[in-house]
Amino acid sequence: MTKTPSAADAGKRAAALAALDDVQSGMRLGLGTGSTADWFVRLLGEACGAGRFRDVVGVPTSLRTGELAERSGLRLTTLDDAGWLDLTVDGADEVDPELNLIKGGGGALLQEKIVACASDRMIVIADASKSVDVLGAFPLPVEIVPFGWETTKALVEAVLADADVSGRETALRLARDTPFITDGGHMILDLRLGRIGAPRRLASELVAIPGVIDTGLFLGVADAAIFGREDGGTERRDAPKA
Ligand SMILES: O=C[C@H](O)[C@H](O)[C@H](O)COP(=O)(O)O
Repeated sequence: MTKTPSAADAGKRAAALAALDDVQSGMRLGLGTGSTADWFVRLLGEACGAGRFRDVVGVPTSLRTGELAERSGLRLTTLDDAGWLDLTVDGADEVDPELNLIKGGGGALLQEKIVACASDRMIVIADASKSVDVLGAFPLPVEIVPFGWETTKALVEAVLADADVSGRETALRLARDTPFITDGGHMILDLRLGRIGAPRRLASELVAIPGVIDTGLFLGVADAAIFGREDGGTERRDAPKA
């Protein structure tokens, strides 16, 4: 039984429900992470249980999503066993008009990006508040290797000194006063940038730092976004043609 949404997450549920229209029997699905992706996993589990879809298999992007998917009755596999996916459905922290994204608020950005980029299509589901004109108000997560992390942080700050951004504060993400560790055993730096004027340049300069694994900038990855409103309505946007 799906839990009843509060007014605050009714938009997330509406977007997740609408994304079920993109699912077909037999699909190999990437399952995102976060409160919005959780709605999709629960609703997908219910839809499969009710016989709407047959032979759907999911690849979870985090331990958390994997556990929820199992509890929801979904059949799971690994990305390596699936090889390639038909569709990934995932949330986002910010979505710009070209459907460039900031992701990683929940710390799952690396596995989310690997899975999304191994899919024919990626659909973002989000409540309407995630739609922004310019990326950057949400702190940009950057996944880094624990070894030498303070040196990596200094190199990130050196990149930011010349970047087209309006803030430059960096912080190691903590969980109960100790460094937050991702499912892959890495740390996260959160960059408070305010506004990211040139996301492609910033992403390439950050990933050129040896201790940086990836950033939460998903540029040109999403094919469509579904924004849900509290009243249950949705708006769908397709990415501009390349
Ligand atoms: O690492 C977490 C993911 O990128 C989430 O998809 C993102 O933070 C959005 O989460 P939520 O749906 O909870 O707002």
